[in-house]
Amino acid sequence: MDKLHLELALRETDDGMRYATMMVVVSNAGTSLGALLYPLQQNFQIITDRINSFFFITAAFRENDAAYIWVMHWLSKQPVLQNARNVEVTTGGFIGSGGLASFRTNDDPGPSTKDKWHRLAYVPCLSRPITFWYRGRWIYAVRVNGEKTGFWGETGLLLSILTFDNSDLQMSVYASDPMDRWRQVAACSKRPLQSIILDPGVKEDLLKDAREFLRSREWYRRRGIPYRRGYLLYGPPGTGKTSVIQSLAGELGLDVYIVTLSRRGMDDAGLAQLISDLPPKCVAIMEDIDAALVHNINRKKSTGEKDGSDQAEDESPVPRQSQRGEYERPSGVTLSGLLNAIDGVGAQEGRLLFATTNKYDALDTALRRPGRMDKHVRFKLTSRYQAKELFCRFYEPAELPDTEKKGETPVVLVEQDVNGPGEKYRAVDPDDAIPHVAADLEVLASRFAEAIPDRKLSMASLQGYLMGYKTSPQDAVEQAASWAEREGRPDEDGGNMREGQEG
Ligand SMILES: Nc1ncnc2c1ncn2[C@@H]1O[C@H](COP(=O)(O)OP(=O)(O)OP(=O)(O)O)[C@@H](O)[C@H]1O
Repeated sequence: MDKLHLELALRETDDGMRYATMMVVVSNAGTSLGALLYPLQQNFQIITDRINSFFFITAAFRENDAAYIWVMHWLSKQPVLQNARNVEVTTGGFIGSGGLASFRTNDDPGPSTKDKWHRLAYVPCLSRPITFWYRGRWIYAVRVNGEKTGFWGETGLLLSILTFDNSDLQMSVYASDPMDRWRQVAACSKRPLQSIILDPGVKEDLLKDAREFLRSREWYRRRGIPYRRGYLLYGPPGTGKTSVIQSLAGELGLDVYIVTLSRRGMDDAGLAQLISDLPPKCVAIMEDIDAALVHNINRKKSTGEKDGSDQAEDESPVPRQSQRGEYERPSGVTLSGLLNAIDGVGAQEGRLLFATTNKYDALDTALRRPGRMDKHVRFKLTSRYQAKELFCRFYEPAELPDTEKKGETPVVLVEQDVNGPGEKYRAVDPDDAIPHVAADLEVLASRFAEAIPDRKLSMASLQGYLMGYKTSPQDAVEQAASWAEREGRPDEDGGNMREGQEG
């Protein structure tokens, strides 16, 4: 006789994530019961994702990002890692590489006589989760490989916090899994739009346009126009294209769906499936939409169809219109497949699609045309106005940390001696510290902006530079001109990456 058991199970997947799952166990079940359960199996991942996102806030950090290094540093300080049975020991590989020289976490009291000289750091082993309590919250951390972070091809860290209070949850980020289904990879609090510094009016205009679109469903319906809106953000790397999209999504209260065209295994059918599975209202992002077109040319080269004499043609990634869809990209997505996914019959209504590119002119005109990409926004290298605003925002007076309120001298890790016995610290002159520069901030910011050449450097590089002077804005101003001069110099191969990427 058929038996049906219901069990509540804690499932641990190979990416180390745990899901509380209602399992249906059937023994000797007949075909009809199997058919009954089929939709359940199909929705299993969706259900477990929902349960997971209800109980946990999860943040994903990719290994090449500075934030990964900060979080690993913070993790290595947690007592659980000092006492864990399975840890990876590092002599500071991540400490040295990410500019931790001037980094200090809120909980990091600086050197004590006891731990001043330790130089080994413990970090979680790959795929071996660690769990611990931190300030009354249960934390679950696991280092995972490649696709499990949603950042294809990169190792990363997933950090989940158990919480029943979802008020901090501003938006969820989804990426596709190898089966071309959407999976939630992170839930983040929204990035304030004020933190994105663009020329006046640019982000306000984008926000206004998106808001207007979301209010206009009926308007579109009456005119028979497909209710979709596409935005093409183009310009050099590090100018804020991705950041502004994430910030807009938070502002509009929409979840983010990342479409990675170059993901291994992605093809036209998979892309169409993903696009048609988008929820009715969301922000879909296709980053570096030009990259797939460039791969067409690489493919030809790799098959030996092209030789050195065709160099010029190879370097132009613009496919002729007559060749549309003729070549398959390594990802398996063709241009015609992409065009269909964006506005074919299966394309989801109500979604906002944001595509980014560093090579505007390389895009097929069919991809750029209104109806697919309705609004084109150019992002430029940093203006003096942006440099000044960034400086002000970076050194904005903050709430005094508790230690400083009590009059204790703040201590900052200033350098790490890789050959010596450990880390070196110095006490920060309170007059240098961030909260004390409010009065001079405007003056310093103006001097900083003057030292930065107009439209030559990206905001990302300026931000990276200021990170080196987190607590010393004076020094940041003093050194800015020589740094900008070095930074703007052509690279050894004669090109200038910062200027040469656009169009
Ligand atoms: N306009 C900006 N205002 C504030 N921060 C910025 C701005 N532009 C870039 N940044 C900072 O630089 C980093 C990279 O920015 P982002 O990824 O948004 O650039 P991007 O234009 O999308 O680059 P890419 O084309 O390489 O994807 C982020 O940490 C972001 O905070």
